[in-house]
Amino acid sequence: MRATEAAAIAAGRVTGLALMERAGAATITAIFETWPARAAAPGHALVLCGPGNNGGDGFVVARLLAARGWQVTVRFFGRVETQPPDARVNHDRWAELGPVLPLDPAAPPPLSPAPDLVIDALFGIGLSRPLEIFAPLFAALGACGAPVVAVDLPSGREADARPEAAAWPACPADLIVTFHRAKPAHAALAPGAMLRVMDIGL
Ligand SMILES: NC(=O)C1=CN([C@@H]2O[C@H](COP(=O)(O)OP(=O)(O)OC[C@H]3O[C@@H](n4cnc5c(N)ncnc54)[C@H](O)[C@@H]3O)[C@@H](O)[C@H]2O)[C@@H](O)CC1
Ligand SMILES: [K+]
Repeated sequence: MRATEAAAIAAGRVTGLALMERAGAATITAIFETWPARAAAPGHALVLCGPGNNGGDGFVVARLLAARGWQVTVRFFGRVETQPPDARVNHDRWAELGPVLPLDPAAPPPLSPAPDLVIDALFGIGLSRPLEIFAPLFAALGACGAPVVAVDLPSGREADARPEAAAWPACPADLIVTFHRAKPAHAALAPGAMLRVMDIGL
């Protein structure tokens, strides 16, 4: 996936920022195709954004949900100073619309009343080690009853599905929206999660 994206960007066919916007838009499409009733009834969405480009996708999704009338709460685990450029641009675009609240994985945010939708844009294919500190947040999300949408991968899942990563703590997911091609991890994911592979023009 990285090689495909890099080749497309290097060939000048597309920019990373354009790919990120398409990923965010594709996530919205997948959500409202999965739950059509929600498309007509905006509610409250909790969007969790991580430090990298997966988080960047999340800032795009937040902005697009707000544009459709959703009440959106964005919580960010990361630092703007270390965000990759495309993610920073989308952080800033969201920040013009609403606050960016902090996320402490050890102290889950208020989840009652439960949001109508949770977007897991914490980590994607860049996860490199287990997310032990996120276990309390993942447990709280699993218990709150809200549908959880994983951007690209449920956070905590290792894209190449290395055997030792199977036991890593991972975010619950009702719908997984991935881009271009399914990754090895998607085949091994929690049963019951719906998977949508969306085209982002690669
Ligand atoms: N142009 C692009 O590269 C595109 C990337 N896309 C998105 O970008 C994602 C990949 O982005 P990145 O490569 O930035 O990676 P991620 O956003 O998956 O996360 C990487 C960040 O998390 C940190 N990290 C990794 N493991 C951690 C741990 N256990 N605890 C704390 N921090 C940890 C890394 O230091 C890095 O800062 C994809 O999954 C996809 O969602 C899409 O927007 C499509 C376009
Ligand atoms: K994710």
